[in-house]
Amino acid sequence: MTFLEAKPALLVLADGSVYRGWSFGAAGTILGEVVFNTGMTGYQEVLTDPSYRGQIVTFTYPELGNTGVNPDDDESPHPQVSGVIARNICPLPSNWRATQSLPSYLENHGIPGIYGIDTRALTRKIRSLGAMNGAISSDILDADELLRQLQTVPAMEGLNLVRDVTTAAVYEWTEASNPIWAVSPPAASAHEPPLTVVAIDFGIKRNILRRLASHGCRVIVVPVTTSPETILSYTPDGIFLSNGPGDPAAVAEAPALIRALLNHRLPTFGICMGHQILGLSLGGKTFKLKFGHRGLNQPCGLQRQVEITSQNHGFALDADSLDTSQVTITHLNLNDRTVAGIEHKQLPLFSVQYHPEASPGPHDADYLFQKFVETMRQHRQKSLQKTF
Ligand SMILES: NC(=O)CC[C@H](N)C(=O)O
Repeated sequence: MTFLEAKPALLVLADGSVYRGWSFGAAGTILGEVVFNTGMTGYQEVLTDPSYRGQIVTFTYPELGNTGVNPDDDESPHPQVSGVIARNICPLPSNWRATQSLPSYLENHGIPGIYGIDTRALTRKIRSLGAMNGAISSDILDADELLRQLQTVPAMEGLNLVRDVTTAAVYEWTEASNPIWAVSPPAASAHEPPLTVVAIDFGIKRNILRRLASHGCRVIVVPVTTSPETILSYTPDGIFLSNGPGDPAAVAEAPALIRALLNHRLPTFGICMGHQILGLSLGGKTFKLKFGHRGLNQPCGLQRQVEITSQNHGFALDADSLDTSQVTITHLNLNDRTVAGIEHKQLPLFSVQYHPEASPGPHDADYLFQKFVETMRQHRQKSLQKTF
């Protein structure tokens, strides 16, 4: 692709606003929820994060593609976003790790993009009106027709997208983070036999699996439809609840499964969708945020200590819905004071709305993996003491 060949493309939002730009990636038309991500790096990890399923992502960073793409930075086997909106695109990457340019990668995977868009104006619109459905197209350049097609697209609220991304078959993950990128000393030899974690896959990112493996865990990833009996047959030391796309309240199969597991008092750690589903299983409620939190510099904490975190979510737990005799709020998002972390008062359960695995983003919260490991270690010791 060269820019001389660039074809016109159209972006139409459900409120009727029209933006004209140029096509990159795959040709065609795509409809989805238009959201924005403010990260300055990590476009490939964002594109391949299954939590973005069904969404057209606007990148506020003004140029995408400079470092190309490479197989090691994929968070899942292929891009998951529906479409991409950019201010500018670099078609000729310059990076020792790059194996392909961003436009050709998206083209190969059938993902349409539009560039030449005033992403600052678009982001301000989404901030003031809220995330809304939109269409990008390189073959229908008639805004009214795209607007008509948009009427058929369901709202994100109420959508169960987990079934599209959960693993079809159980698999085991053992690969730790590449030591080149190590953020904390590997603890793999510390636990004998290794701690077994069953990860319930709502759309898991690979870096979560790598961080669990780096902290000494053997991870068994199971589909969301797995029965509690099958999960317990792996004799897990802990349960991990993964990130994932869509509305957490629409994942009808989850709360009964999680409640059945909670009866066994196993250490449980949830990230993002996993955090929301844990909260729902404990009787809480979630709600849709106006425009969500998507970026790499979201401050979270409670008092005196702030973690700068990676985030990607459109829903949050409603603080007032949480039963305070059971649940403590451990972290707030300090931008809007929504719930960012919870812990159970009696059971070894905790979860965060943000992404301690980063990829992309800062590593401030990597200690949570250590905390999970420590909780499992203590639980194992207690169980052994009971046995003897
Ligand atoms: N990253 C995630 O797990 C996102 C959770 C959920 N789909 C949301 O948008 O809030």
